Amino acid sequence: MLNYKRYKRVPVLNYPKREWPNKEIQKAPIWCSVDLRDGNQALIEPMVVEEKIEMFQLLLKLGFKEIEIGFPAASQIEYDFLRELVDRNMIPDDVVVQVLVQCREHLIARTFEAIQGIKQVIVHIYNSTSTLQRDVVFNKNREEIKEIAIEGTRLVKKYAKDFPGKIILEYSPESFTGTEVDFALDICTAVQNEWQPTPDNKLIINLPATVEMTTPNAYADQIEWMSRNFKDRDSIILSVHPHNDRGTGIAATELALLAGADRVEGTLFGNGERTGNVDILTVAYNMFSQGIDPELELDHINEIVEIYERCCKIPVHIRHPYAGKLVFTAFSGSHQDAINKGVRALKERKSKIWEVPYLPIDPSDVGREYEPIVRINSQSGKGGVAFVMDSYYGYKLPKAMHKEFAAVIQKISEEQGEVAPEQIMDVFANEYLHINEPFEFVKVKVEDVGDTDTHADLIFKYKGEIISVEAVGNGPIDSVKRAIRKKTGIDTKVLDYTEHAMGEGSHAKAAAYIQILDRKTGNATFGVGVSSNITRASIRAVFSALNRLAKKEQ
Ligand SMILES: CC(=O)SCCNC(=O)CCNC(=O)[C@H](O)C(C)(C)COP(=O)(O)OP(=O)(O)OC[C@H]1O[C@@H](n2cnc3c(N)ncnc32)[C@H](O)[C@@H]1OP(=O)(O)O
Ligand SMILES: CC(C)C(=O)C(=O)O
Repeated sequence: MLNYKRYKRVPVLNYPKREWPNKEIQKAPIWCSVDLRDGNQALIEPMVVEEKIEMFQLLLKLGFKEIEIGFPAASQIEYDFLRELVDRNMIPDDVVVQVLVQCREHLIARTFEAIQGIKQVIVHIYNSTSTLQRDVVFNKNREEIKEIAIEGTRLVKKYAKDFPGKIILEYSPESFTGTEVDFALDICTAVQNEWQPTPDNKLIINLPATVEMTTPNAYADQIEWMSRNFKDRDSIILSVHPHNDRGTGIAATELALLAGADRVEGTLFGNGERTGNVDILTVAYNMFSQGIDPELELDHINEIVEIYERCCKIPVHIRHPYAGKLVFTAFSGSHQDAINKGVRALKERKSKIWEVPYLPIDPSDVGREYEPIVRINSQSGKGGVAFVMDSYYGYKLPKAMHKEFAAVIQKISEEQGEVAPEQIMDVFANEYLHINEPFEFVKVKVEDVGDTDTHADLIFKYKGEIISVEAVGNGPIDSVKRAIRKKTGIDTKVLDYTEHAMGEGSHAKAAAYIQILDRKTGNATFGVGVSSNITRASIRAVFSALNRLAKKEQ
């Protein structure tokens, strides 16, 4: 049995004045990517300089305006990467790079050495403030811990004085989620007093869920409490830096935005320490799916996956929101049926608003237009098979025919597993289009006779013998049916008939679907005909159905 008694419940803030539950996300926050720092520091094999450059270029392409590019005082590779960006003039003027450093003078001095030549930089200092870390890591009381933050701020101020570019300070009370809010506020206010930010020269206060310790609502309470208690709130950019230890990093971020956060630090696909940082892409796509501009260029998800996987050497899970290979695919029958109907309704209504059951967004909006929405296996139903026939091959099978054809495919899927669209089409062709025994259509000439009748002059093969026959009916199909009955005695009734065009212009064809009942046996089946001429398509469909009836009787 799990020894749950070894764990104590994390105390949560008693904050009945909370307002965030009544709010909605209205706009994108300031996004800051920490892929090259927090993401990188958690990799089994940290990125080499060339990989970091590729990742940096991807982040620029995605539209990040704030990018934490590393901890340049930590290692030569971090330092060299930063210098490479500067020396190769790769930092656009509208992008602010960010560097992380502890509140220690030799590290801050080295950091300022590294950032020489950059026009504007966020220098991000941090120190742990949680009750646990104060006790077991630093063995310091609140005042001593506060002194580390004040000293760090003083040092940045000192080095910033001689720095030719603009320095923006970011301070993180690291392990904020394990810190009493009154102490977190006290230490942030001390940094604020030392730095003296203004509304035109703001201080970034970053409140990390260094370890996610509670349900997201408890984090939101902490963020709202801080936001409402800061002095000179308009001189502060309130940033959050959620991790995902409980698997709720995205929810925590969204609630933190309701609670007043202005800025979000996170990574692509949530790479980062332990269970990762918050997945910035999912938070952004969630906004997009609610009709909010995410203010990132996210229309090519496959390219993002490809570069991320190459640089980080971590695969994106097949079920990862928006990006996973299977997230826009349905195997199960009822989902496929609803998607099929939803897509059809969308087209028919020419609606500008995307609303399709089971598909929160249109995959083509994120560059996934060539991927299958519907894949067929033994869990699939008739709607799914009909969807494949329509979306891949343009055959709009009539509703009454779905069951008949799906039963053929289901039999195959039960034996072999997944059935690819190409195989579905081959089976369709063999079942309906290339079936020429015992009947084979050769030629027909139909003419209207008077106002209501049609005369058919038909040539066909029956059991290998060429037959030429004429008959009159109330339309081309009826006259052909009568002609066939004259020679073979087979008496049929049409139960259902539909037709549609396939393709456009001079290559356009017609597809006809007919359901025929054999009056003698009581059997009924569909037949399908395709031709550039609609009458010929419908006659072919009659022959297809007759052959299928004959097959049934064998
Ligand atoms: C939550 C986060 O992700 S924070 C970022 C974490 N990222 C990294 O640590 C990656 C890069 N870090 C490193 O390469 C190294 O830790 C360095 C280069 C920064 C420092 O290296 P070292 O000084 O050799 O070792 P280390 O980090 O263990 O230093 C611990 C000392 O720094 C002190 N310290 C730790 N954090 C801070 C801080 N934020 N500010 C001031 N002092 C600090 C500790 O109290 C400890 O002091 P002690 O030696 O008196 O006990
Ligand atoms: C440095 C801080 C912001 C950090 O990475 C964390 O708390 O996770």
